[in-house]
Amino acid sequence: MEAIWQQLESHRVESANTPILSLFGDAERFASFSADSDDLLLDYSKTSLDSTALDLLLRLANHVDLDAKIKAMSDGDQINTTEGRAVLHTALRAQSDTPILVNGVDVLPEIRSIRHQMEIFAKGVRSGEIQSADGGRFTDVINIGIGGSDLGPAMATLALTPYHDGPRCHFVSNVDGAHIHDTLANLDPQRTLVIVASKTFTTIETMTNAETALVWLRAALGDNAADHLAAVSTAQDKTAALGIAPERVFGFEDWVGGRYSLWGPVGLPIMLAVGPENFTDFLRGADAMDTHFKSTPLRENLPVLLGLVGIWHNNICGYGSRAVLPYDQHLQRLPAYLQQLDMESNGKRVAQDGSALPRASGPVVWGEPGTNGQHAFYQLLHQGTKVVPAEFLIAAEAHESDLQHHHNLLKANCLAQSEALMRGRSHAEARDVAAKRGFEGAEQDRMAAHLSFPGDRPSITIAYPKLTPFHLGQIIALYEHRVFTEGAIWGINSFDQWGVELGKELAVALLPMVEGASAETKDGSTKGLLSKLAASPNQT
Ligand SMILES: O=P(O)(O)OC[C@H]1O[C@H](O)[C@H](O)[C@@H](O)[C@@H]1O
Repeated sequence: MEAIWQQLESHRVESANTPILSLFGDAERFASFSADSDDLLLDYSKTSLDSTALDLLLRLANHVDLDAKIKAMSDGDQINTTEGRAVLHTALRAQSDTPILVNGVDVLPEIRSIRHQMEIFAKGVRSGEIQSADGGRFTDVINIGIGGSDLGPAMATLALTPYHDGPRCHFVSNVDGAHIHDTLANLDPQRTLVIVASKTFTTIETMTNAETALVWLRAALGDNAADHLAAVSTAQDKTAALGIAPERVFGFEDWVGGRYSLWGPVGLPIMLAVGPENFTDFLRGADAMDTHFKSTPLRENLPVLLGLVGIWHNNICGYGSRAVLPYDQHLQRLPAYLQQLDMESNGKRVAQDGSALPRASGPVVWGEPGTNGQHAFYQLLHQGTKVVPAEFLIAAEAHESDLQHHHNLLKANCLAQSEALMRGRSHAEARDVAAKRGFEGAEQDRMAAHLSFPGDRPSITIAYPKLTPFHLGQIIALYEHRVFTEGAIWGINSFDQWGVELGKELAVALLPMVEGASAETKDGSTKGLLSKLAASPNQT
């Protein structure tokens, strides 16, 4: 395996002087360095990958036996070795009836029966058959959850805005009281359904927000507050303590990771907003990507290619971050969602066997929708000293068909950015620009330094017909499997998250100190900050 890494590094050195733009001397470059699955296109031709690099990267994938690893995940093997769990979010969206066994038991009947329970509930709330305590309709839903119990449903509900015909959905995650306070301030408890979503039902933020919401409901509804509650959890024994009726609890199993959970009961807000049929289409899209991932040769396999491009940029080119830039306002929360998916999965420093990793693992993922980002941080993308591979997402067709001009401008901007990143502007061209702006002589040269763009900056583009539930499902599953591919090549466990524990433990120990107990055991900075942050009795 080391030999392949070394060959990749040598190839990078040898090809360093070949600009990306020059690779288009090959008229077939776009066709050869793009791939398609069910109308979802991945264009990775505007990167420095050539066929030698791609062949070597595919050898890496074969060396770690990626095919077998994909099969192990889909078959329900315990691939999350530090938590002793299978990883079966794919089962939540499986469309076929082929049994998927965990400890010898087919999990599909249970998954489908809970989905049926969700559908009955969602239909009831949407039609008004399931009523609020005063016999009226639920017009609003608050999902209280955090991390995977928030980001997925919040991102997807927003992404499917054009399909909303159910109650309005609100998401409260932060333990900062401002979040729940500001949300409740605009809602009527008589019309509001509260879903408490937590895989473990122990997460302090969610439990605290749930208690506050309960107080708010009880103040208006008294003992009838339970009519306005539902829960989503793997810990069904804990939900009763909040007074949630068992038939309003939607369970799932520990083989669904939090950040992979929106396909099951955690997706209840999505189903309430857009209805069970659209939710099924969303699952179908993800399942189509699963089938593609399992059965397509690696060379044409979208998640594999996306993962290999990531490895090339991160490990071989040394680019430590990637920017996710959806030219799709409805995908506004995709970068935040992908931050958890990618960085919580692959932000690891040891391999499965506990040995230190010899090279970088997951990159920093960040981003904002285009065109907004163009007027903010793209300056750095084009002329900064750091190279950040960009990932553009764009639909052929918008939902707002009466605003075609907007969508044309959006597309033109998206394509202009990837072209500008690749093409750049030479010093000579920049001098011409300076001349046109009225600069002369030495001033022309000085200005040309500022007006030139180095170019040769890589990007990929993911293009889809329209942001339908199906294509949204495909896109999310594409990213999930990209994370899987990269994690498999690094040899890490992408399905645990021990790195979030220490801060939680320290917060528990710090709470009494925030409330006035002695902080003597703490370091100077923590003591100093505790003192600065102590609430002043005469605060205005
Ligand atoms: O769904 P919950 O059990 O409340 O967990 C919510 C979140 O909290 C944790 O800190 C994990 O880092 C996340 O992976 C998880 O999604």
